Amino acid sequence: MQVLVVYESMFGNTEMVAEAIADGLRAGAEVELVEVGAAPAKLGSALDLLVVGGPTHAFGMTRPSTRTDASTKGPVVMSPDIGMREWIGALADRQGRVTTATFDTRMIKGSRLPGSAARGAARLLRRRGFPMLVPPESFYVEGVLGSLLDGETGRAQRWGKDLQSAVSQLATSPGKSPTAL
Ligand SMILES: Cc1cc2nc3c(=O)[nH]c(=O)nc-3n(C[C@H](O)[C@H](O)[C@H](O)COP(=O)(O)O)c2cc1C
Repeated sequence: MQVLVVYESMFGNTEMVAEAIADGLRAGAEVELVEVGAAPAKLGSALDLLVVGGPTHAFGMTRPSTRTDASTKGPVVMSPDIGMREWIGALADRQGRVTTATFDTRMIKGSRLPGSAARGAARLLRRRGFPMLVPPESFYVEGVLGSLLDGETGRAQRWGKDLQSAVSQLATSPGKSPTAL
């Protein structure tokens, strides 16, 4: 099973989540983990699962303006030039058997703010013909710069393991199709 995990991260929190997801997936898959600026423009024909994730900015996926705003709030460690919105936008429509899953990081301050980059990414991918294996998932940070709430990397690892099991089940039950969200 081949999996590509593409992540975007301003301050490093989504990167940590992506690494944990990749760890979970590695239980039964060959996993490539890449930052969105280095992600391939074309997906390999043997790819089984594409996992895409990034931070939630202004209730959705980042934009050039929100990334510029982020750079005024703290040291940006990566992804200043391209985000998952631009990367997905430049992808060719789905080919082959690849299915997808999306995740994001979001803030939790008393109550959960609405809006999710993962839901936005899922909508964009669906428009390009990519089916979703599971609903979009969010992982939580304490504030704009982080850090991740206790237990979130463990939850991300388990989510990765569950994704791997779900793809395996698809392969053994060809009649079962991924969810159309
Ligand atoms: C410009 C900007 C806008 C943001 N808007 C939201 C938002 O609408 N909802 C939310 O939950 N978090 C919001 N956040 C917090 C980010 O989700 C948080 O910085 C991110 O999860 C950290 O991940 P990273 O270290 O990978 O960039 C915003 C952060 C920035 C810098």
